[in-house]
Amino acid sequence: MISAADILAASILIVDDKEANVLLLEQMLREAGYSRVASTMDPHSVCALHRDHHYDLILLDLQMPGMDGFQVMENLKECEIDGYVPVLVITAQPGHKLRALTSGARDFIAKPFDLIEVKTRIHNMLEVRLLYKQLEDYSRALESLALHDPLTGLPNRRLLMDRLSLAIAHAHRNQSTMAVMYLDLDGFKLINDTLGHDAGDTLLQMVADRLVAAVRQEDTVSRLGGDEFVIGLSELSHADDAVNMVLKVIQALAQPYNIQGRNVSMTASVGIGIYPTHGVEVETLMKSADTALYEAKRTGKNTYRIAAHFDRVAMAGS
Ligand SMILES: Nc1nc2c(ncn2[C@@H]2O[C@H](COP(=O)(O)OP(=O)(O)OP(=O)(O)O)[C@@H](O)[C@H]2O)c(=O)[nH]1
Repeated sequence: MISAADILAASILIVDDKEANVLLLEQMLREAGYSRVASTMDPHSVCALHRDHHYDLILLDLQMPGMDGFQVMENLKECEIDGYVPVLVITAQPGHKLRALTSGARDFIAKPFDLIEVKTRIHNMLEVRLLYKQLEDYSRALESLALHDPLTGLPNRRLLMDRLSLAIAHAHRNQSTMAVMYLDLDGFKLINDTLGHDAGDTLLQMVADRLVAAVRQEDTVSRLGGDEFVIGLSELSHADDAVNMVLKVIQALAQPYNIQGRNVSMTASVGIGIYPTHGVEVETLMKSADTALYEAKRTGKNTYRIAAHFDRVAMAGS
């Protein structure tokens, strides 16, 4: 819902070449309680101002020397990034109303001003504008929720799969390599059992931060769920780089964690699958890394294993 306070806090730009009109509208808006009102008498400056300030409403005079309101609207359509041009035109010519509406104006105000009507139109238009913004925020938040793990904020499996596909396509095009690192914490259940689930959550968040800090920005650190994390290492110049990265990751995770005033120790086991040696598709690479992780767990934990060689003939025949 949009509250009256939201509407009064919206940002407004007045564009009119006549100072008397600017002052009248400014005064009327301030008296009505609007707190963010700016103005310009130069129509050429509107686009740059809007780009910098993202106004919720632009009150635009249609008749101005040098550049009329119709030209300003054309320019605004080009510089508006989210596709909504929030213009309310001001005109003394009844014949211009329809042309203004078909040129992109959301509504119009007739001169001479009927102040009650002006206030009502501004209020209504701002309400629609803010609802539109709210809808955009909701859909962005939903999109983010669908692609991220709520506990750590890391990409989830769905986003990871997309990023791995891109990294593979990139490696294929550049005849370079990339790798998948599959991690599972060792004995994590014990933290939950001894310190409680909240402490377990805190540890998972600290692990996520350390993983992000250990790799490069172009790599993808994701949480699949529980104590399982997968890192997509993209644009590796050599397969050995994956081994250097895994050693760095294992060492970063093995440093003590301070949770609820206690020093907690935790280690991780890791399996690595390297493109194209251990798979040329996301699914096979993930499977190879998962199998290698199983080997790392089986042979003592707090270590890593590289996948066994990918058997292309067997895969093609299976
Ligand atoms: N705190 C917390 N615990 C979780 C979450 N999701 C899963 N778990 C717990 O994580 C534990 C994962 O256990 P496992 O990986 O099977 O066991 P482990 O103790 O790490 O054993 P190994 O992997 O063999 O070393 C289980 O006890 C789950 O209940 C979560 O979001 N928060």
